[in-house]
Amino acid sequence: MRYLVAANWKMNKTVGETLEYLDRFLPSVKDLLSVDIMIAPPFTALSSASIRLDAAKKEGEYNVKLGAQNMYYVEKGAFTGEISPVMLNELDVEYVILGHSERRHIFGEKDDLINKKVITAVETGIRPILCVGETLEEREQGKTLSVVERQIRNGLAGVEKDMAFIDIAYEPVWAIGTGVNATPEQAQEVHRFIRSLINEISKGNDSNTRILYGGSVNEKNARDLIKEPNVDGFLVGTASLDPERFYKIITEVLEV
Ligand SMILES: O=C[C@H](O)COP(=O)(O)O
Repeated sequence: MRYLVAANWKMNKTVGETLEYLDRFLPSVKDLLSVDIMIAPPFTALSSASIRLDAAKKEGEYNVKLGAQNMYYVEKGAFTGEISPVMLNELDVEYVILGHSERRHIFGEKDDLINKKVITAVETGIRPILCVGETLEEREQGKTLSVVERQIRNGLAGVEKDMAFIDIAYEPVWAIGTGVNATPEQAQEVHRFIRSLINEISKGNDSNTRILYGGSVNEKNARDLIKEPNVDGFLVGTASLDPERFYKIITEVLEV
């Protein structure tokens, strides 16, 4: 299984800033093919980023893929403000982040909507990264594993046989954007649980499923986290906004 290091830029960077970032970042990862890299800019920058990546790939080897931060689950229609999988496919978007805690907690997305999006992503060949994770209150009440189990079982209903085409990101809500990451031990405990859960629901058909950790990952804590046996990569927010910091995190993963 190849590790995946993914950047979720959230609502950051204009088109100009995206192109400036890629100009600095891409040379550093040329010919770096042993780890999968994904960048998810805002929707408005996807087209420009796609063109820039395409041009780079004509001049050298890059294992950098584009991701979307969300999508709707139907092809087209009267859904003001939404983006469809067909629109993402046209831009060579290969990953989509679904069920991010900001979608769940700020915009009220529930498991059943997230599940519809996961199903559509799989059907249209866009690899979903299903995000799960508990709030601080849920952790303090000892509900971490039950919350994660519910989010995974509901989120993956109907796509159990396609598990190999799906990645999971464990992102404890209390660790996102706070500067307080889960300890390697805390991450490993939940990742081991997720691994056994997806083994069970996929009946063993999950050999390509990465379990990413997300939540205040940076160039200083990445090495200790990636050493854990069930941590298969990262979903990075804040630290991915700087190309040098994101590259440093990638190099920490390479060294394991
Ligand atoms: O998707 C990324 C996560 O929400 C982590 O964000 P963060 O690295 O800023 O904590």
